[in-house]
Amino acid sequence: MSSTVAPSGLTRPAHAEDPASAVVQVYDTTLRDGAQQEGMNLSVADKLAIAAQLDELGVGYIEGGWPGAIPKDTEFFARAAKELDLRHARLAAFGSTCKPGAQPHEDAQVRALVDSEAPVITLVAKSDIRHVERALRTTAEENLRMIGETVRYLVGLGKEVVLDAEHFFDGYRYDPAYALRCVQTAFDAGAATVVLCDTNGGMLPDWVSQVVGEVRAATTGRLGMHAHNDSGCAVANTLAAVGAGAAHIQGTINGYGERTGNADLLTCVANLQLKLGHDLLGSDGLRESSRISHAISELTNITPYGRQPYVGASAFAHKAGLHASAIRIDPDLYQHIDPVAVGNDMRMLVSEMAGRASIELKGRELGFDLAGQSELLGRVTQRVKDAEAAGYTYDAADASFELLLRHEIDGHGPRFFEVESWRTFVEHRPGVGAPTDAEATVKLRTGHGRVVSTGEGNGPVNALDDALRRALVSTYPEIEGFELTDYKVRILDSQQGTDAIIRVLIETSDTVHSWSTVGVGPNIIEASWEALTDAIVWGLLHAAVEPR
Ligand SMILES: CC(=O)SCCNC(=O)CCNC(=O)[C@H](O)C(C)(C)COP(=O)(O)OP(=O)(O)OC[C@H]1O[C@@H](n2cnc3c(N)ncnc32)[C@H](O)[C@@H]1OP(=O)(O)O
Ligand SMILES: CC(=O)C(=O)O
Repeated sequence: MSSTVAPSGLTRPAHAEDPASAVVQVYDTTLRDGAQQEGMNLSVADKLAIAAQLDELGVGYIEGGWPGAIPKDTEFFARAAKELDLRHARLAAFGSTCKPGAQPHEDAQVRALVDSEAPVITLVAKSDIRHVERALRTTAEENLRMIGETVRYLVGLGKEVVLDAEHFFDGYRYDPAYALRCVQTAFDAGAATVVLCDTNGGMLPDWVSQVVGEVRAATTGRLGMHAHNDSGCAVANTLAAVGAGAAHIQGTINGYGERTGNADLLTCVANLQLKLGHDLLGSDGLRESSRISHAISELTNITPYGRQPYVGASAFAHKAGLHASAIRIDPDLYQHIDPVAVGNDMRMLVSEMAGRASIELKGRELGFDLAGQSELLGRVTQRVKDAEAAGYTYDAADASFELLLRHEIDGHGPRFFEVESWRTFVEHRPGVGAPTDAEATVKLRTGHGRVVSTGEGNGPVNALDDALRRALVSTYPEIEGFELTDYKVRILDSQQGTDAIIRVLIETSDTVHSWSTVGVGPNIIEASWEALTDAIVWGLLHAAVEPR
């Protein structure tokens, strides 16, 4: 075997295999490092469900937690052995090396790792001499003994051992020779992979490239990268590490993790697979990434981040008219990849920034072929611009836009009912704790005749909603399935105090759809009424109901 001289001056044997050309392993730590995110608290059932999703995605490793330290994680491994039927992934149990002065087989935490029966054990070890001396309060040599003996013990039990070298980059920049000794000690003891961790998350891509390149030249095994996002560079640092020869990446779904999070594994994988030619999940797995990202958001109960690269709801949403006009010719002109590759969709947003091309493409999305209808397109574009200038916002209210478009197409829009009038009043009776009641009356016509209906509620909008539904339900029983799921109010010109313009956005759902409508007016009740009626009309239209 030949030798290489690393820039740090240390001489090491060259690699038996070239990890740069090795297949890059995908190691997910959502259930361990992701769960360290502020506010996240996963039950064992959540963890099992997330593990099943990760396996479906096709990751190579699922780090399930720290058995022996966290009771739920001990239970997770016990149940995973019986309940999970993993097809792609190997389960990894995470824990630390034995304590200073202890033997691995005597160390309760190391025993708990073995008892978890996970085939892969990931050991966190100190590799920054300052942490060894000040946090671990032991000597450089004792830390190397702890690493070497714990790895050797677990390898002897048939485990695949991954060593997470904590604070590696900071440690290497301070004392490269010691950091390298930690890595090589783990390889010499049989570790399959040593993962260089940017634990404090402060590295920059050029620094990572340089350090990984030097470590690769000076040591003999598979290197991995574990990046935190404190400098906003976790994904870039992971790519830089792979570019410099790392062949194992760690990260979390949706970038969950302590402080500012970990490298977002889906973004790393999409970049490596679609741009740099690494086959990590296969095209089938990658196409599942948007769905699985959202499914895991449901399980973690953390609202998905719309602007998340590749898988976010806005990742391929186009608002500017100029973009739409080029996209009409070829979507590739304004998209870095085909969204289908990651299971996402292109969406057109209609707003004051729309041009005729935006309206044409949005129309196509809604099932209308408006190509060549330039007078209609111009009219709709102008109506949208005027309405947005008055306070409407259609990129957050697709359903109201569709009704506007239909109105411009046929001159009236859907005709399920005609409103004659509505009114509402609020009554407060003096007395401590006495409720404030609201009542509303709605008068309208359907094909079945004139209806006058009253409704009650804890506020005027609630009462109006009640009265409107009561007025319509005998003609359109379908509205019983419509549920108002979100209601947002915004004062658009707060300088004017009680005279300000109000915008209301309403989200409504049935068992199939969820749709958003907007209303604008000089008071909250008028704006709400507009958004409420749009919501009912759009719901009836998409429930395939004929006007009765
Ligand atoms: C960089 C990372 O994110 S690594 C993952 C970190 N994750 C967690 O900490 C979550 C789970 N942790 C826990 O449940 C607890 O901290 C436990 C069970 C591990 C330890 O709890 P305690 O025994 O009460 O110790 P405590 O948390 O106060 O301190 C950690 C101890 O581990 C020691 N330690 C830290 N790193 C290592 C290491 N790599 N190898 C061995 N021991 C270590 C510390 O020196 C300290 O020892 P001390 O108790 O003798 O001072
Ligand atoms: C191991 C780990 O989570 C870290 O160093 O950040």
